[in-house]
Amino acid sequence: MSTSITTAATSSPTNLIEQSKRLAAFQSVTSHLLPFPNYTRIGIGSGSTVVYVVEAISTLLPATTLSTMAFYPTGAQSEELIEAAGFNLQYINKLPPGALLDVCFDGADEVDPALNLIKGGGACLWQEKIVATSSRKFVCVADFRKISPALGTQWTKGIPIEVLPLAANRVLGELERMGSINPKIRPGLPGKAGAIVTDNGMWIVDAPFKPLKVEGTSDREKGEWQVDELADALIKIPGVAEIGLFYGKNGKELREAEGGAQKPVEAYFGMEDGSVKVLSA
Ligand SMILES: O=C(CO)[C@H](O)[C@H](O)COP(=O)(O)O
Repeated sequence: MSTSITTAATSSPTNLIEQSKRLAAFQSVTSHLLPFPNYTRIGIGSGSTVVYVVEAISTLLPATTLSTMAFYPTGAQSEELIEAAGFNLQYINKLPPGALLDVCFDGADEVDPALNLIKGGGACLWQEKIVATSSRKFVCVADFRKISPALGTQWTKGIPIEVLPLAANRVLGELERMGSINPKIRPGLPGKAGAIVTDNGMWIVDAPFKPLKVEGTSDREKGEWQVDELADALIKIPGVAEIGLFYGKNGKELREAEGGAQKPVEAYFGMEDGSVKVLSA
């Protein structure tokens, strides 16, 4: 289902893309936090779009509501963001067994019509997946560039895969055998030698594949995959810690009460014309 909401551009950023991210962030927070002031545990993802989610929470929620809330980061960047906003910072490893976050907001690198996602452009995918699946609801916030007919169409750098460093070359070989086109270990800072190291001490391999089908036939001999098939195969490669495909059942199918969904219940996209497009599970 898709709806389009027109929102007055209240934002200060002059750049169209930044403005779109901010519009989507304000709309998502309005729809998922304002009607539910009883929510107490909020997951905060990583990347440039969640900066506006935190701004929206700061701006839109009354101080009395904010004082009852705890915020759970998905890595060092979002930890700093939560602290800088003056929010109550908590950690997912302290969440009691069986407890869930009420909602988690996070960005994405690419979103297909079934709300499968590519994430990990910022190398935070592992903690992002843990926080999303520890939430009753995962809400994706993005700009218009992330809308895609098939994963791998817009985000052509490849599927980010978090790997144990000593297994990286072995994983690269396995990916090539599966039809990935020139998979690579992601380098660290420009001008510096060595691979990027994640918050978990791992490396990232970026594995481009032909655009991934949501359903229908696929021919693996030609390197064609369906999202779920590829994800199931990638996660089984020894040395792979986590993959940047968020796939499977959505929150509505899995029941909000139980959490566990990698896919969002809704994705908000700030559009070029100042509207916000919402894709629902
Ligand atoms: O998955 C991520 C980081 O690992 C981010 O959510 C994704 O890269 C989107 O980032 P941005 O909001 O900056 O476009």
